[in-house]
Amino acid sequence: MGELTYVKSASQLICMDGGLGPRTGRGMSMLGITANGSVVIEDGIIVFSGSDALAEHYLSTRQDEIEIIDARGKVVTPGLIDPHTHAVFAGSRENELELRLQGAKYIDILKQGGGILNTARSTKEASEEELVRQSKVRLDRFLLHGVTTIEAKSGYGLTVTDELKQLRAARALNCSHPIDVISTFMGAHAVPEEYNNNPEGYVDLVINEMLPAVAEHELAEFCDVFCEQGIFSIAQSRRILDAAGRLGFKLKIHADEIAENFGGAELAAELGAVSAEHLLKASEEGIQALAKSGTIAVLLPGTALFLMEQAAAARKMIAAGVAVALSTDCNPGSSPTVSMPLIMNAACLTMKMTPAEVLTASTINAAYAIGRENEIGSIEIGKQGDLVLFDADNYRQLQYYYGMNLVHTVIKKGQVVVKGGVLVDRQKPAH
Ligand SMILES: N=CN[C@@H](CCC(=O)O)C(=O)O
Ligand SMILES: [Zn+2]
Repeated sequence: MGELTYVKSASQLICMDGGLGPRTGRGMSMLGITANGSVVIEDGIIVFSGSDALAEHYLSTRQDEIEIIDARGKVVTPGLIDPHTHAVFAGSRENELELRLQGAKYIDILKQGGGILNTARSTKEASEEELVRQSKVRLDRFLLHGVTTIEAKSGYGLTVTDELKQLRAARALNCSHPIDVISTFMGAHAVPEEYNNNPEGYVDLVINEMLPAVAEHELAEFCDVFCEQGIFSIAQSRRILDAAGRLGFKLKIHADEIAENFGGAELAAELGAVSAEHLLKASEEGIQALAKSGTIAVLLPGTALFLMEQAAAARKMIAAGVAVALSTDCNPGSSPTVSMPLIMNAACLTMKMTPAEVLTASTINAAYAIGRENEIGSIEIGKQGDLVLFDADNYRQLQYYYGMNLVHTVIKKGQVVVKGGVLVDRQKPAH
């Protein structure tokens, strides 16, 4: 006999089913809504989803012990997925906000040894245990905002030893915390100061030492590069990502965040990257190329807001047939937040995405962006029982009320991990 969790009588059950592949165009608005809906989870896996009446019939055939969760007056969605974070780091950089308010540019702060290099120093100084401790606080807060899976990048180590330490910390969190953490190696996040006169030497280090070590210890699934004017050129990014591809890593690119017409989106399409991320300054050609290659655009409207920049052209991308996903970009410099609900608000208000598109971008398309489309991102039989119950009558209210955390209950693999907006102390549910 299994362990059953029965979520019943949701005002709206948002299943996100309908269609194969990342959702594009009008497909981004197909939510698969059931009024008065129920979900049954057995041993962490969804075994039923549909109307209350059909659920009662389904359960009448079962003799198991059932934990009933009343979802009356709630909207139930798949667990939110954050496909682009730098959530494993030590320290903070609130001083940079004030510098930027006085006119300093994000990239100039980095050039002067601050920014990413500042966090690299504090991350290096922290022990692995301390890194896990500080990052766990962040993961707890993600959970309170309805996020049940995140991607997390390295890139605050910038030496072989420290990159491995950061990735081991991510793995420790994945093993101990209810949130699933998907790791990305991003040694090419910034050129450390000791390589200022020899950036090519740092690229060699990434290719010849870091990538093989990460592969050997199976510490990451993806490889990402900060492909940007003055950081890693198109040629350097191509070299690193080619080498990563040969070692079996799936590819992501920080593309077209700051400089116009840099060609990051085009490179992502050329290399068949799973995703191109940021894209504030992506060119028309770059957008068309992403549509053609099926590369997912991971958009980060919180970063645009926090850097006081124009957000990405989401409407143009959706019209061109690009699959769009959303993310917090959680990091200490350009987006110190864990709030996917806030990012979802920002996507509506600054990129004119509709509430339905926003939900698709934060669930099923986000699952595709981290290669987890068969496990999570929709409420379908056979998928993981990851759900969020929002205090809302209908899904449109999730974007209408903004800056409010409407998350009431979070269920991870069938276990209640947040109840009444408060964390429930749980061990990691079994895989
Ligand atoms: N742009 C590069 N990386 C991060 C910022 C990291 C940091 O500032 O610490 C981003 O995606 O915004
Ligand atoms: Zn980033």
